[in-house]
Amino acid sequence: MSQSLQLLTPNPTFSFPHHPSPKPIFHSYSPIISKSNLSLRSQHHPPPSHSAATDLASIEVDAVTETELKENGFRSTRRTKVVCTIGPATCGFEQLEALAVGGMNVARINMCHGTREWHKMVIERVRRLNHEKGYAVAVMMDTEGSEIHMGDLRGASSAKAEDGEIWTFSVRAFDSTLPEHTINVNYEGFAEDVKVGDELLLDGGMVRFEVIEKIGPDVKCRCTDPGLLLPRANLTFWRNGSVVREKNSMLPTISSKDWLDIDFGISEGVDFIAISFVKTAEVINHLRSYIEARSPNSDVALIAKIESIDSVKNLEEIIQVADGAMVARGDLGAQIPLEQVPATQERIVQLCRQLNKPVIVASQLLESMIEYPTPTRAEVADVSEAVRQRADALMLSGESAMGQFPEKALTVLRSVSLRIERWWREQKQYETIAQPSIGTSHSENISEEICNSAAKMANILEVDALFVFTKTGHMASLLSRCRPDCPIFAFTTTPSVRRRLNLQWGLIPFRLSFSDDMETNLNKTFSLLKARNLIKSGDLVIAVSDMMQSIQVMNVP
Ligand SMILES: Nc1ncnc2c1ncn2[C@@H]1O[C@H](COP(=O)(O)OP(=O)(O)O)[C@@H](O)[C@H]1O
Ligand SMILES: C=C(OP(=O)(O)O)C(=O)O
Ligand SMILES: [K+]
Ligand SMILES: [Mg+2]
Repeated sequence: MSQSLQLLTPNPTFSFPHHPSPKPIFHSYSPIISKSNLSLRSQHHPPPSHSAATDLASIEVDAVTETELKENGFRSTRRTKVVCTIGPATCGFEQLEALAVGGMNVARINMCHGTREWHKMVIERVRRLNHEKGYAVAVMMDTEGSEIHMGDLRGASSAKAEDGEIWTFSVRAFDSTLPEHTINVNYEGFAEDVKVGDELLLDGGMVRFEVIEKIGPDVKCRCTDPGLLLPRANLTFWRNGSVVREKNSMLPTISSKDWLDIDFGISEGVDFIAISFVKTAEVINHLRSYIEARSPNSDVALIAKIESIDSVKNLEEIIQVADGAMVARGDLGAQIPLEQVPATQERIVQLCRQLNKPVIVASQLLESMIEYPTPTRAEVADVSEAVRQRADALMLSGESAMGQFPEKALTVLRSVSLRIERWWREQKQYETIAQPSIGTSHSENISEEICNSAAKMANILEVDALFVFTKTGHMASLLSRCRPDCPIFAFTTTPSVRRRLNLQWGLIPFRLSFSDDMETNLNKTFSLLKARNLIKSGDLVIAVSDMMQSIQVMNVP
């Protein structure tokens, strides 16, 4: 038995095309909702017309989600997603599988490090894992970007800079061995541009030096804040309390190496490209046109990394055109005063939510776990705050790429997220902040209102799950944006959409072939999910879809 609110449209079977193409516009609003076709009605579902057994293979959900749902029920599934950077500590097939088992939603490869062959191998392993074990782990490629950074350490994994030591930063080309206390800089004009008295910040300020002397291509510096230097760490220089950025702003956001990496990413079919050091919306538009021209059928989402002063200044226009954003606090903390990072994070998270773009909070979440098996209390508080802000996803960097405890770090993110999410539900802290309307056509506005209402009803009626049948993922993200109290089962026909939805808050993406007929879809879904013990008779569900603009409330038969 179900109750449904149907908003009948002139074309009830349209589906949303993929962003950013324009959505169909309905010319008149008034005939869409009238007294006669805005109805709350009860209906009796016929028994499922086909045997569940024959269709069992046609619903795809990963083993971890399945176990989580069976063991703990809908309420306790994790809503906050996790991105893990893959590196030497986690690139083996078993290690990747352990991360997937631990709840990794997206595997990130950072093009700053490793060779293309290495990245190709990682992508293939993730794909194999998905294929063989039913996961939907998405792959994110993160560009190097053309900011200034130090060279590698000729094989050494790190070097320690002690207080007061004199180090040489040089643009010279050295052969295989670097002289002691010497660091290569990738930017030709470096020796000319720095001045005696400038402060050099490495790795987002983790290690600091003061420039004391310039000798041709060599710059002698004294270490003022000791620490561990990591290969290819980023480098900024500061003068009179602010970052010197004229030079950086002349470098292209996407370097020639980045373009080759992007070609590589497209041909490997990565799900997300994260663009480092975005400064303007234009660079995202440019990249999008490039990808569309080069590979019209590719389904790759563009994530703008907010990590420079310019990106903070142009935040809204950048997020408008991107498919998502990353609060890349590592570099951000080297470009704006550290004490401004928390407020900037909160602003980015809120803005992304308003504009319906997934947002990732990244860098140093559990930094101490690179070396130690337990996090600091302060790190746990930082993770909690990101979860409390309802960011879509948290990201591990060094903790999973080269740390000693990648799986433990993932466990901490998972348990802290679950705890904060539960606390927040127990407090009945529903998200009451009304989100602004973002639709640009009647049909978009209707979809938005349907999702807002469905989420609100789900909270008030305390339903067990929201179901959304979506071809492009758009309706699923509109529901996720409401941050409802129950999980959202997102059914989609395309594997790439399923992987993409894996980055978004509260969505449990399933792959399922379905038709434009909601009645049939619901019956099929219920019988498939019941056969796998993922739902049971009596569970209360609200279903929406982007084929038919309706809200249906029903108990699972
Ligand atoms: N593909 C890789 N190969 C080797 N080391 C890597 C790789 N990816 C990441 N790392 C290591 O993990 C650290 C943290 O990763 P990440 O935060 O992505 O990079 P970065 O520190 O350059 O911003 C890096 O500094 C590097 O030491
Ligand atoms: C995520 C970041 O970028 P990357 O690790 O590529 O420097 C960051 O700077 O925080
Ligand atoms: K990068
Ligand atoms: Mg960065």
